[in-house]
Amino acid sequence: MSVDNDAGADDEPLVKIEGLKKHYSTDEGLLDRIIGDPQSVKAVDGVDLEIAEGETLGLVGESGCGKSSLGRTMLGLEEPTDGSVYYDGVDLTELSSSELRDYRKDLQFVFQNPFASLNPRLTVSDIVGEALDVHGLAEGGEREERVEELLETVGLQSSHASRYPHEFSGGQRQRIGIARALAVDPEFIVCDEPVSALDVSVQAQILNLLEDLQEEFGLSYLFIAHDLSVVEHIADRIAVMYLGEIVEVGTTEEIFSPPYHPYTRALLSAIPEPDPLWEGDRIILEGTVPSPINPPSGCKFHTRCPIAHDECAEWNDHPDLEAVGGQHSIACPFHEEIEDEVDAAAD
Ligand SMILES: Nc1ncnc2c1ncn2[C@@H]1O[C@H](COP(=O)(O)OP(=O)(O)OP(=O)(O)O)[C@@H](O)[C@H]1O
Repeated sequence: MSVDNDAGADDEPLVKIEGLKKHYSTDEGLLDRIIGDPQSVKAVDGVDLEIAEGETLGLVGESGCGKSSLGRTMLGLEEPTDGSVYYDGVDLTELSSSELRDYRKDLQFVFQNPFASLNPRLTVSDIVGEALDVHGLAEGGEREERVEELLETVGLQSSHASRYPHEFSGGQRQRIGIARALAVDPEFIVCDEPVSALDVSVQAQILNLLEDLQEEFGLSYLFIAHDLSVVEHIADRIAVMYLGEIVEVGTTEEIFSPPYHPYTRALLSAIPEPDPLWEGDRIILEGTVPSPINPPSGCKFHTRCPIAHDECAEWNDHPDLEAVGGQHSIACPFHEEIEDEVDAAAD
């Protein structure tokens, strides 16, 4: 959780995205080059979100919903197709690459797979110190000291600096990945499924570490997960993403209490262990996320929605997020019926 849940509430958010789109072209594939008919993969399709200083925003949705694309585009690792990303009031999408370099330090990324994201040929000192070199922050003995200090900060030993990634367990490697992100003293970190490749027994340790670091350094996180039960314990607010769009956003408590978007309700009921905050019936989500090349018309969830109405497919556009009280918004005009209808459908 954040240092202070109200931190920044009355101020400009630390990070704000408006109308963000990331469409990939398929024309990089050989087949498409031969056929000459590139298509557009609408991975992120018009997202507005805000993250306050010291806040953790959880971003959840099934695989392929566009979560990683959103996180990468927010940090400028991918060029947006449209929309704006404001950091501390500055639109990063308007900056030249050299201007963006000054901000890169403040915005860091922790990757999902600690086995693939660390170069096996580099020592821990090289990996963690690389960002210090790139930004000219420390050299020589000072660099060495800073690396050792960072390792201790993430619960490793300073003597680990000379070792290689293969000498560490998954949890320890993720600690190295976190030390690398912390090296440049960032303000905002996108944590992209940082525990999903780890043993369950280790997951809680890494989540606790991220929470401790947030408190110590006043960090803000976008915490990506496909499982609502992971973000429940770390997020102040949660945004639920489906096929490139946010379908529900609210405080963690609001997301776990009615009313729900039917997609959120299905994700909640998929949590294997009965959740103390969850009292609804189980809903099985049929099939997988449709292709973002040709997404369904109208509300993109209507093809899998247990309470879909005929008109859900007929709208010209997806439904907008509608405020339902507090900080809670739902992109489903039928949200007031959801409780009754979903209960009846589940009987
Ligand atoms: N570089 C790319 N070129 C083309 N399509 C891409 C590219 N990166 C992602 N996609 C497509 O964009 C969609 C969203 O992918 P993304 O990885 O952002 O989703 P995700 O929710 O993070 O899923 P996962 O949890 O599996 O990573 C998917 O259909 C994916 O195949």
